[in-house]
Amino acid sequence: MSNNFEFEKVHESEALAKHQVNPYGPNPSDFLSNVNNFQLIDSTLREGEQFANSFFSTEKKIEIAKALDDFGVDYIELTSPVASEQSRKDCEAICKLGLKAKILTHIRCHMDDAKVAVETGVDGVDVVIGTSKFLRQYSHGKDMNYIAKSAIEVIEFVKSKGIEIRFSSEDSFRSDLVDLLNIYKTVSKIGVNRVGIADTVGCANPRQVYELVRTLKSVVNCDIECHFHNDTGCAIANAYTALEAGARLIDVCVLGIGERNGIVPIGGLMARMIVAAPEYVKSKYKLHKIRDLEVLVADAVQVNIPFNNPITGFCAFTHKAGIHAKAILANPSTYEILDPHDFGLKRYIHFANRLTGWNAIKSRVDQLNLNLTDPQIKEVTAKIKKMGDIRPLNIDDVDSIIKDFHIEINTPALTPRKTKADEEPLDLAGEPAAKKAKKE
Ligand SMILES: CC(=O)SCCNC(=O)CCNC(=O)[C@H](O)C(C)(C)COP(=O)(O)OP(=O)(O)OC[C@H]1O[C@@H](n2cnc3c(N)ncnc32)[C@H](O)[C@@H]1OP(=O)(O)O
Ligand SMILES: O=C(O)CCC(=O)C(=O)O
Ligand SMILES: [Zn+2]
Repeated sequence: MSNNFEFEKVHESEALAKHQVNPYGPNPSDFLSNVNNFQLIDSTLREGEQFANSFFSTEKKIEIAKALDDFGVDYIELTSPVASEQSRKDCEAICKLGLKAKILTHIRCHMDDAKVAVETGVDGVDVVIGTSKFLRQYSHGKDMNYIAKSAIEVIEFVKSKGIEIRFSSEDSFRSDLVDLLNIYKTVSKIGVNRVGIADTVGCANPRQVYELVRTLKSVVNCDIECHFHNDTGCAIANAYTALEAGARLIDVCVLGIGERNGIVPIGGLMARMIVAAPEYVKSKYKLHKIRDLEVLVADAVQVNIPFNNPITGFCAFTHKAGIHAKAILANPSTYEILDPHDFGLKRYIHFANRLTGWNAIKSRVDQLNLNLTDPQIKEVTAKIKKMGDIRPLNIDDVDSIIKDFHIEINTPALTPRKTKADEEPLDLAGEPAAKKAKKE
């Protein structure tokens, strides 16, 4: 049973965004920033397929691809066509859907993979190869010269097919900076559409991201894409900082699913970006579809939407403590940076508990269309708190207490209670304020 009531009131964030300089937006003097001009590469059907629970049938992949396209992502990245025969067929099937989003596939830096990829019908190929000492030793075993040579061969081949090409270094943040800049300079000269950096193990912090992106920006003349894992909880912050430093594209997944605990979640990033760039975000993405998108993917991989998820967590727009409820009722922006209506959602006041206050109860009394004076509302609030001290309450408990109280005060025969003390205002503990003051 519920213990909330819906509460509708116009949010002020929109008005503020229009009339004031946005304090959460890019610094106007920051010429590198792409906070107002970023793109999303959704990798739910590539990185997300690497999530422990994932198995996407062809039909499910198509359903997810269509939903992502409808939401407005710029690119959809698909699993390598060399991963399996069905992966290749699914890639071809999604390419044939004629979506607005560009379709990419993700391959190793190897001609065998590239030859298969260019035949699938994709708009672009994302090539990756590890550059850190870990990956050079324990994954592919190749040195930087070999990496540069094979990168040039693959890039030129993909370009010759008229297909977009992105080159990325895996584990960029544990790679040697000189090695990195050299390889990026090389691929930029040949003319890639994008270069990517990847925090493959989730080790980077925002300051390191800012430094690396800014440095990289000075050596390449193409867009920069970033891929952040969330092992240490920095994925969204790193993505935001990357945009501030001049990166243009962020890899995201629905609910952030991916290897281990995944990457930047699309919903969480949207929460961050709508605060920083409200007009851009609202005009580009169908934010009211986030919930459906998350439900679709959560069902497909059999997980719940986390309770504390930005935007769609079950209590993301629920206010409980009396002090919060009072201010929210007066102006939601007092305790909300996001407006639930931007996402097709509603806010709630959780008033069926002992932390409630008379302002929240007054609002409920109004919703129930009952007439009580402020002192009476304070009195019934005290009763609710008393009950809330004994056990958890639900909305019906509170409504019954309010309705019984209302009947009681409107049926004097039932209640010989009209003494002087009864008419005095009560404090929140339910005692007449004057009497209590005397005792003290
Ligand atoms: C950080 C990331 O998420 S990167 C993307 C990860 N995505 C995937 O792995 C896609 C799914 N993977 C697969 O289906 C398989 O791993 C395949 C088809 C790609 C390769 O399968 P297999 O040939 O059986 O090799 P296996 O997976 O055991 O090992 C990886 C091979 O790729 C090589 N390799 C790894 N990374 C790269 C790279 N970026 N570029 C070129 N070769 C690479 C390794 O040297 C190794 O080759 P070897 O064992 O033949 O010397
Ligand atoms: O291709 C990329 O940029 C990223 C690959 C990847 O998933 C990772 O490094 O975590
Ligand atoms: Zn990854």
